[in-house]
Amino acid sequence: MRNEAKERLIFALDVDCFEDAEKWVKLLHDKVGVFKVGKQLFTRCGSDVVRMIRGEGGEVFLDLKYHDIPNTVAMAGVEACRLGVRMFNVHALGGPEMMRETVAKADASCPRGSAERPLLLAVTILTSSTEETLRAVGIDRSVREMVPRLARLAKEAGMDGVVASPQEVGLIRDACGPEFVIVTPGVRPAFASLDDQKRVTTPAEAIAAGADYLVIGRPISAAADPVEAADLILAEIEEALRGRS
Ligand SMILES: O=C(O)c1cc(=O)[nH]c(=O)n1[C@@H]1O[C@H](COP(=O)(O)O)[C@@H](O)[C@H]1O
Repeated sequence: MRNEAKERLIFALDVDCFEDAEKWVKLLHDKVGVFKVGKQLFTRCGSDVVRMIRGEGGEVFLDLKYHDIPNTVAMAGVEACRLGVRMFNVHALGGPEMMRETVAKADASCPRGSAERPLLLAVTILTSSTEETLRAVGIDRSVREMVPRLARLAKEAGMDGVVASPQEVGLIRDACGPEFVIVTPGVRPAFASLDDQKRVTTPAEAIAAGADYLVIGRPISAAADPVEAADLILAEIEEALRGRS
């Protein structure tokens, strides 16, 4: 069960240099299955950091949240496939054509079922957003309406899964079924602060709701003892997995 818990824990490597990234990967490689490389670290270090993580035996979630015209996103997706990442994401708000094209180009360059094929994920509504955020950009529908709607679009376009708040896992499962992958950031153990996250649950609640992977950054990186924090989170995931089986 400990191994399964580890496979489901994604650590957000939100740091600004290669040396810090390497330090975290070495510190957490036996606690964490996947390391998430986002905009800050990738902008600073590029693909070297992906190669470093893979060299240390870790898997990579390339979190660049592509959102552009269909061809541009699809070609970026092909490069993500070539990098050998375990998963990468686009914004579902980029629309069905953008997602379909990304899936088609990935199918051509890295066939489904091959060992190198990454999971193609669509971000629904960011976990830092509220109804007020949606209204500010002209979306009058609720978060609880928008998330399953975007998840359904992603599934119809052939994407493997979504990134969403753990609060919406049930809605997504109802809309997209048990096989659709759900990755949830916005996870806060009882000992951690909310930071800029708005729609959160604890790790146990996220797993109990049916999340496949949990993305966790600051609750580990800002803890006085990050290894202890990771252990507490793993124990919580493990116990919730037992309750699920
Ligand atoms: O795609 C993501 O990973 C993502 C989507 C989302 O809706 N919310 C969200 O927080 N994230 C990422 O998940 C990580 C969460 O980090 P912490 O808030 O420090 O646990 C950050 O690196 C975010 O970029």
